[in-house]
Amino acid sequence: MARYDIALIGFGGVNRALAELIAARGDGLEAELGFALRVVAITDLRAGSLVRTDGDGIALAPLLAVAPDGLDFSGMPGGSPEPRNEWVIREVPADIVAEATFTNPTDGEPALSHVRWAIEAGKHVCTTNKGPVALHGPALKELARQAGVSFEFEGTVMSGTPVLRTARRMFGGLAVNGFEGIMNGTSNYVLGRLESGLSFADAVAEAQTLGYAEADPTADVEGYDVQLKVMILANEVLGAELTRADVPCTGISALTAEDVRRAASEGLRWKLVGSAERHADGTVVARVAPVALPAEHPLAGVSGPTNALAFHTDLLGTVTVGGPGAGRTETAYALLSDVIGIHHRAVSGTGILQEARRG
Ligand SMILES: NC(=O)C1=CN([C@@H]2O[C@H](COP(=O)(O)OP(=O)(O)OC[C@H]3O[C@@H](n4cnc5c(N)ncnc54)[C@H](OP(=O)(O)O)[C@@H]3O)[C@@H](O)[C@H]2O)C=CC1
Ligand SMILES: N[C@@H](CC=O)C(=O)O
Repeated sequence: MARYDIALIGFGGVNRALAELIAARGDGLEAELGFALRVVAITDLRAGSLVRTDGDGIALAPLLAVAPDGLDFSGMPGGSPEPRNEWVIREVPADIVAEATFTNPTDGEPALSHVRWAIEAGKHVCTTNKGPVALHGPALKELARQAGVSFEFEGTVMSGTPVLRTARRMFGGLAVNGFEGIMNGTSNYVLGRLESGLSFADAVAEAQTLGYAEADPTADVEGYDVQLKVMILANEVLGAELTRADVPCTGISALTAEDVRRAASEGLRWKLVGSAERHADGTVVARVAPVALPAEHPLAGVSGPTNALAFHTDLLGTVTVGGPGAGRTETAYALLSDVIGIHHRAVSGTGILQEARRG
């Protein structure tokens, strides 16, 4: 049985949910997936860092019993009050680094450095962080290729819903010429709550409590989060090389509750839509903007934190993938699916896994 030692960078909603998943389903994962997961390091801005590479690694249940705000690694064996990210990523003997710090839409830091350090140290990386992937994806993929490690980021678009894998692996033989969709759980949730009579501020606060929103929800309501997702998808699926400047972006903050309710009474639903289309000359034109969709539009019925993406293909016409677009557990599943991808590559002998150790 292979065992992968994993280091969690950032211990907020998503990586904590991954730890919960590992703690709750560890034995089941071994039986079902053919590998065990052992958490050997955790770093977090507030809690500090914790490293245990002996025995079963870090005992997760006692950590998870502490409320996030009260977690402090400094008094624990192997603990320190500082996150010590670079040292942990480079020096602690882990097979996989799971990066889930906040998304920075401007330069991708500090996650960009976290991903680079891991690849340079010969470790596989999975991340839900959109910054490094949208802003530096091609360079990081090349770095990972040269280092012989995996760089996985399924959770960066539509959380745990396997939209990137579907587009990459299931669309063989099809030409994808464009896509449009609802790609932000928070804004979609907020628009729905406005329709129900809530204020904008209260609806955003609910989305924060439910774990959908970014650490700074400006990215959700101003559309920057969707802008990054459009870049990731267009670069992955349409072979584009979009920068933020290539994706004009308007969010939902200018919409009032009254606008949304009036539209609903007229049979229209406001949705924040991200899209990209390849033109005949090969250029890719992308945008993010709120649109008042007629009730019969396929995206109009997509509600709450659910997202949906319609891919426009040559042989199948439009293929739509729908599912959760945000959520702690749903996004932790994306990280697990990345680890499964790393494992499959190891056992299928594509040769990019460090030696899988025996538990
Ligand atoms: N939640 C979701 O539904 C989804 C999230 N994502 C992405 O996943 C990532 C994590 O999301 P989520 O868990 O919800 O966010 P959280 O804000 O809950 O967690 C991020 C954690 O990282 C910590 N952190 C910030 N900077 C550092 C640093 N330099 N070193 C160590 N730890 C750091 C934060 O500490 P502190 O709180 O003290 O700042 C916090 O505990 C984000 O990039 C987000 O965009 C992607 C898809 C869906
Ligand atoms: N804040 C984002 C989380 C997932 O990327 C969202 O609401 O969709």
